[in-house]
Amino acid sequence: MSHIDNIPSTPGKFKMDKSPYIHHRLRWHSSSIAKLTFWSFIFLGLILVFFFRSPSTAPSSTSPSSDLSRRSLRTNSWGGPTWEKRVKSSAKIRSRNGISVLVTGAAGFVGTHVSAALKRRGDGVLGLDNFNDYYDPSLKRARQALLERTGVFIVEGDINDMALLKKLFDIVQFTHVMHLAAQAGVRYAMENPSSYVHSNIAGLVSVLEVCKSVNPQPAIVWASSSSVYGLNTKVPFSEKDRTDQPASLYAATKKAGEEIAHTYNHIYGLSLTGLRFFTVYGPWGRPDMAYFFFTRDILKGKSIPIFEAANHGTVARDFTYVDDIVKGCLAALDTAEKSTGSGGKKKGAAQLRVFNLGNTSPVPVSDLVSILERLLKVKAKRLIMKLPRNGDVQFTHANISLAQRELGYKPTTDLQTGLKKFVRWYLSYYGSGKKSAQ
Ligand SMILES: O=C(O)[C@H]1O[C@H](OP(=O)(O)OP(=O)(O)OC[C@H]2O[C@@H](n3ccc(=O)[nH]c3=O)[C@H](O)[C@@H]2O)[C@H](O)[C@@H](O)[C@@H]1O
Repeated sequence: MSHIDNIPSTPGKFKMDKSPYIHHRLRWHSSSIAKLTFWSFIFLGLILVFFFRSPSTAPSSTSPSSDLSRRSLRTNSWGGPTWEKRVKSSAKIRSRNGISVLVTGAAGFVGTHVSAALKRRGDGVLGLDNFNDYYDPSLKRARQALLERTGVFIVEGDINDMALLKKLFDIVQFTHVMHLAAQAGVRYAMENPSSYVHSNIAGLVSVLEVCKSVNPQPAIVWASSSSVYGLNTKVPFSEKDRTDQPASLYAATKKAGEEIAHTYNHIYGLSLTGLRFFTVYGPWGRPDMAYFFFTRDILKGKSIPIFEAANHGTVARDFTYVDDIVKGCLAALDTAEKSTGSGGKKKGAAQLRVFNLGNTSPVPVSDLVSILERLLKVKAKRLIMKLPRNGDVQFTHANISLAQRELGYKPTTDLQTGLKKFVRWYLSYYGSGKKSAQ
């Protein structure tokens, strides 16, 4: 059973507090005008104090494009004694030999599962997430509520906000950073390319810049992607295979991330481990992924596009269940060696690793649909389509022997079992049709 399966999946129903609304008739006596003027000044003063107090509410010096600012750099508020207390309490190590981890993208799919697992074993965990609207933010809020119940606080902010990152390191001496914040999705990269550069390149650099300059430097584990194998045809994909033919901008930004990791390891002695995730699925998953929106659309009676390659070639993925991925992430954190530098200076060679985390048994997308049909007891309206030229590759298949050897990684959940858990979660979260994923 998933470690967060047993937590009620219904999103918190937020009751809006109705403010006491009392109607007064204003009588325009001179005393009332004086009072009104007095209170107006007080109110104005409060607004000014509010704006000058918090550093994060000042306009960002990087001035992102309007689309990015809408999606991620909203006026997040942070700072203040209550906020710092929450940060400290969430990051506090509660077990012997525990670690203290900053999890970026903590309200994301993998981030939520990893944060919950770390907290459960007594590690200190602080989340960071910008709650952007790439997909329904209410799902991210529900994940946040779930984590809050386990004692994980998610700071609302962007990884590009270096002042915020520095502040977090001022408050907590993180031993590790689990960097999962990213712009995910292969096909969306053609719609919004700059969001990939913003999160997966600029955001990664800002995280590494802060990590290299703090003392002690944390060890960093971060999410790369199976998509870096791109047009590689040698199967199963091994870490030694070529990754210089990305098929999407998403893949190119993850590949760039791996090169950037090399640079920060080389110059600053940061301990860096990149994990190439293979199509991760499961409860609390991402609605932009095929298994998720296929479920929604099958239940709605809508047709689902199933891609096939040229000459009716099968499109397949090495679908990997989220609990297996979580085990891989925790093992990567536990085996990460310390960074060697301090205060921006390298003191010696540091660890640099890359691992495949897959299931190592690819399944055709049409078989995924058959499993969903059986679990949902609804026949899908299949629309077979030619694999569009928008970044998708025909198949993925992980060779996991390196992760097996170094991390003790051993996936145990097959697609049928994992999807059963997903469908159970989906139905309890959204209901069987009335309320459905957007
Ligand atoms: O392994 C990875 O690195 C990547 O896995 C997924 O990317 P993808 O495998 O493309 O996952 P889906 O978008 O859920 O697609 C799964 C399969 O369904 C197929 N598909 C997708 C959409 C659709 O309408 N029809 C369809 O047949 C795709 O071609 C693919 O073979 C994630 O979305 C990426 O963020 C992640 O980095």
